[in-house]
Amino acid sequence: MVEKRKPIPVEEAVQKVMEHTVVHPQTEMVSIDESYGRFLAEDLLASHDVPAFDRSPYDGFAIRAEDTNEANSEHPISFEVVGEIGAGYVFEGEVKPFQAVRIMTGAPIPTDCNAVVMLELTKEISDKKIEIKRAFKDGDNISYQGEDTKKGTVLVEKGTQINPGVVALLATFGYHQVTVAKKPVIGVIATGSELLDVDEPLAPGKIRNSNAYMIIAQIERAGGEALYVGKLDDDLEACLNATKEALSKVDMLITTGGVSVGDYDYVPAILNDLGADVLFNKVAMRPGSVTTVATVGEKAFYGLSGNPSACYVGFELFVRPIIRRSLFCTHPHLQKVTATLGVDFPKVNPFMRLVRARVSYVDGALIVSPSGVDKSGIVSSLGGADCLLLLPGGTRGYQKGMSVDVLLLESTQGSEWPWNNIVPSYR
Ligand SMILES: Nc1nc2c(c(=O)[nH]1)N[C@H]1C(S)=C(S)[C@@H](COP(=O)(O)OP(=O)(O)OC[C@H]3O[C@@H](n4cnc5c(N)ncnc54)[C@H](O)[C@@H]3O)O[C@H]1N2
Ligand code: MOO
Ligand SMILES: [Mg+2]
Repeated sequence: MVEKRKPIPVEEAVQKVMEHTVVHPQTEMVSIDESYGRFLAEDLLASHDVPAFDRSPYDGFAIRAEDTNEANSEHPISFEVVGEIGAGYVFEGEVKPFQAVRIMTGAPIPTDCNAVVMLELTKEISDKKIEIKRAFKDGDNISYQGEDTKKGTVLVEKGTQINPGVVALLATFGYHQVTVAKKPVIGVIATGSELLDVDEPLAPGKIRNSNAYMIIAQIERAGGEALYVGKLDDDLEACLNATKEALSKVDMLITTGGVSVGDYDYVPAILNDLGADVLFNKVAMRPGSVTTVATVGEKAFYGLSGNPSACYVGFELFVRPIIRRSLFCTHPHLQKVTATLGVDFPKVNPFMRLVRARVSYVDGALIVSPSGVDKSGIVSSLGGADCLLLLPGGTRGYQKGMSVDVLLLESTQGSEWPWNNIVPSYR
């Protein structure tokens, strides 16, 4: 007798995973050179004012503004040039009335000066003499200490992924070592006697193992570290041993294939033998309905489908948020946005569909269309997918022009909890 499984709604499945599986966040120090793409384990604080001193935003002359009070085009005022400074140097001398210091962008304002006149607004009579034809006010063209940011300001919050802008801030404040979240280690096992290595030629009945490489890339995109255990034939003993050994080395374990009800689908037997707590083994979604998640002691076990699209979707829904949460992210799920359906989708399904799709901007509107054929065993639609189009199950199809919810695969922003109010369709 084939085991009868009871499907649970997608949001309930995600909730169960979030409640029952934990990878405790850990931290480590890395050099700034290796920080790009990592997740901050502490708020990034401004350790000093920026700028740290009043400076010139222009190439020009630093003056005392009050000396220009009488200046106009008929009555230019002469200034004696008493020094010059480029960025990186400090003018130590005194600047008296009707004296000026030639100053370059980024150089500190001399103590006695309170305005800068751009080179273009001065007339150079000689090396030592300039004329100014208009009045300036105290503070004109001065970039003041702290106007960019003040010491103590939280500039980037813990849990943020380090992008090039964050790297600039780390460097600005002298953080040559950064405390980041340690990447959780996720084991990957591919199962199936049909699987060939990528470098092997095709043979009758065989296919290349694409899922393992896909999952490794998904783990890295989510911010984790993959430990590829290998591909195994459909052999219960071998799969069980490999699973036990892998579980001892990783924070969580993913297997692909063998989760359904077929003769060589050994994941249910393996979980039984391990005494695992199965959170669910059927989700009301397409693809990925057979996705199985269990806990073995403290560790999460993900039995993802062998079908490539189902495997892909199962990862993004159930593994990604756990990885992101272990990286201190407060928005661990894929970011949900609303888009306009670009094509008709007449096929009806009682389960929620997660269609591999692509978003584009057309005349300012976000349009979403499938990136290929919508079947669980399809691999070709994955290459062009940058989102998952959510079509809740029901008895009616969807038409072009309807508003739909979309989960963005590449957005770094994420969602806190995207699974409430997913509206079936709304114009
Ligand atoms: N009688 C039923 N049959 C099936 C059911 C069902 O409910 N009753 N569910 C179907 C659904 S839905 C899915 S999804 C698949 C799930 O299959 P498994 O997770 O058991 O995976 P396998 O049987 O091992 O393989 C399925 C398919 O995927 C290919 N595959 C496997 N591993 C890889 C890999 N690493 N890279 C690329 N492709 C892979 C494999 O060759 C098969 O074609 O079950 C349905 N059947
Ligand atoms: O789990 Mo299967 O991928 O629903 O099609
Ligand atoms: Mg199977």
